[in-house]
Amino acid sequence: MAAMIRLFRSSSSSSSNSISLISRSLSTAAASETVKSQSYPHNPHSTSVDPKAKTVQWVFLGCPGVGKGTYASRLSTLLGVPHIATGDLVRDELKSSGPLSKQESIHKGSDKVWLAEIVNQGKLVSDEIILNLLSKRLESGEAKGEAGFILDGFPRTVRQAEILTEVTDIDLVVNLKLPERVLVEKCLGRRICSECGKNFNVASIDVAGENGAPRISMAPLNPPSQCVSKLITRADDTEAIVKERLSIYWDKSQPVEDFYRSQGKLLEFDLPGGIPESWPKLLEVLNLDEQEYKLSAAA
Ligand SMILES: Nc1ncnc2c1ncn2[C@@H]1O[C@H](COP(=O)(O)OP(=O)(O)O)[C@@H](O)[C@H]1O
Repeated sequence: MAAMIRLFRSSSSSSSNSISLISRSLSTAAASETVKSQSYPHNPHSTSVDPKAKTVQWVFLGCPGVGKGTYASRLSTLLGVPHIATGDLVRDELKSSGPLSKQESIHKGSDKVWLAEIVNQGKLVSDEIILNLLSKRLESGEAKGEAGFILDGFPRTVRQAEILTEVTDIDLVVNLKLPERVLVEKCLGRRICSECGKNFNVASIDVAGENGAPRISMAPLNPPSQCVSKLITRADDTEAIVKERLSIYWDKSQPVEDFYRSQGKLLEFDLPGGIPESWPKLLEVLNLDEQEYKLSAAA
């Protein structure tokens, strides 16, 4: 484990391409996905290196409900890099009725399937749409001076992982894990405040460990009183759709774990419980000292 982190640390200072290069390459990839080209054109600049870049380019993998958003967002605050969740980009596009929300995405015979329909059914959006949203997000971030990223929800297929590999180096891939029963309960308990946008969870989880694994307990993450009347549930957080998303994960996204495992970049992390138990342990395996980062940010 420690060796893997050292590998990440020694490569992170020299591996980052500029964000604009990555976003441009992703747009090119999106265009090439539109015409369904079989191979992604090799980016001739992908080996160029910014020696001054000392930032992280991490990916968070894990099933729906595992907590990718929670831990990626905490780490992004700690490390001073943006947390980019493709699920959020998709939902923002739908909320703002952006151009991609009106784009017909899949042809099934003569049926047109729209973005909202795909997301609400728990299915994967086309690579073209995801790459467009991601490259736009990276571009606008760079204009604001952002560097590095923690990606959450991308890549979700081996094809997406291959495209990402073509455009930049990923330093570390964190694979969060929880038993399936816990995942379903967590998704069903998820609530969002429609006003402030914060995430909460009303589920009280206490699940016996299987095959000698320890018991998992998670206290609810209740909203403050001002949010209680404004809570909404994601349309894709129903039991049937969560099960569909899980089955798509096993089918399409689990091979991404193998993709990064074979590159020695995968850090497996079994969550021991809720945030109070899991956060310190995650920092420990990542070899990060929270106080040190907070002090250096304040200096
Ligand atoms: N990389 C991606 N590829 C295809 N579809 C995606 C991707 N990221 C997000 N989506 C779409 O957005 C939805 C919500 O994503 P997300 O918030 O990451 O959900 P989850 O809780 O299932 O991890 C997905 O079910 C899918 O329709």
